[in-house]
Amino acid sequence: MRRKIVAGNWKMNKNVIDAQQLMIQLLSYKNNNATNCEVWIAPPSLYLMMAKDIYEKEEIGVFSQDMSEHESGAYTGEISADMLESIDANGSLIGHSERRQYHGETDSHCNRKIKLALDKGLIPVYCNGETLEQRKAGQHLEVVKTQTETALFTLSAEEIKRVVIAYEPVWAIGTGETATPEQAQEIHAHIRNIIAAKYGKEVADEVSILYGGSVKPDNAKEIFSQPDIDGGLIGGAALKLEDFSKIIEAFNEQ
Ligand SMILES: O=C(CO)COP(=O)(O)O
Repeated sequence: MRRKIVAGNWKMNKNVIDAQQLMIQLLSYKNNNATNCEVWIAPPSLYLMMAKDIYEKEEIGVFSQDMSEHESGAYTGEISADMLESIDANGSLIGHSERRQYHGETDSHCNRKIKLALDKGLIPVYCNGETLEQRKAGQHLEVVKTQTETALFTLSAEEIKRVVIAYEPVWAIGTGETATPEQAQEIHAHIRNIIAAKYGKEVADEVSILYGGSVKPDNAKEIFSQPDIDGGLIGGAALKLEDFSKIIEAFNEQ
């Protein structure tokens, strides 16, 4: 059985007081409500230790939004896999489209980061997806294939099973425009087939693939009902308990 996950990517939002408040609200929600999925958050790295303190019983998974491709050393501003491991973080997002767009990250960088994360026992949440131009040009299947192969295909079968993939079409992020459930399902099945072609169906069936891009309370249920969609990576709607909890509950209705 592959993991079912609803994860919130807080991006660069919230001061420490507001972050702490939402973390505590989420804890109380989780303690008072049965959920059919794991709940993870990726707050700004400044707040990761606070999150680990609040979720001392691992009620909620705590993820960094990025990590360095280097082990340690003179890389000002970066945080390492070792550092994340040392605070018991559960993993890290890797290759988010905003990292690609504003920081020049490529799938080769992602490949190194994913390997480092796995070596430290962290869960890499590898994000990929095509741009609007690529989709309009009918290149989306090819783009996602190349991304997946470049970032993941040096891994062993055991390693790739520990990776979570988040398909996030760039044109759907923060735009209010969502891929239709059919469009998302097409790419999720495509990614699973690409993995199956190299590692076999059994391995591919164990890899969780999340959808991200304008998931909201009113579209979550339809998206999560697709057979190859194992949950969501939520941006804007993860910033308020009211919205995020409804998305978690959309999962319960499956
Ligand atoms: O980038 C995302 C999650 O990583 C999606 O963001 P939105 O849900 O705000 O579109």
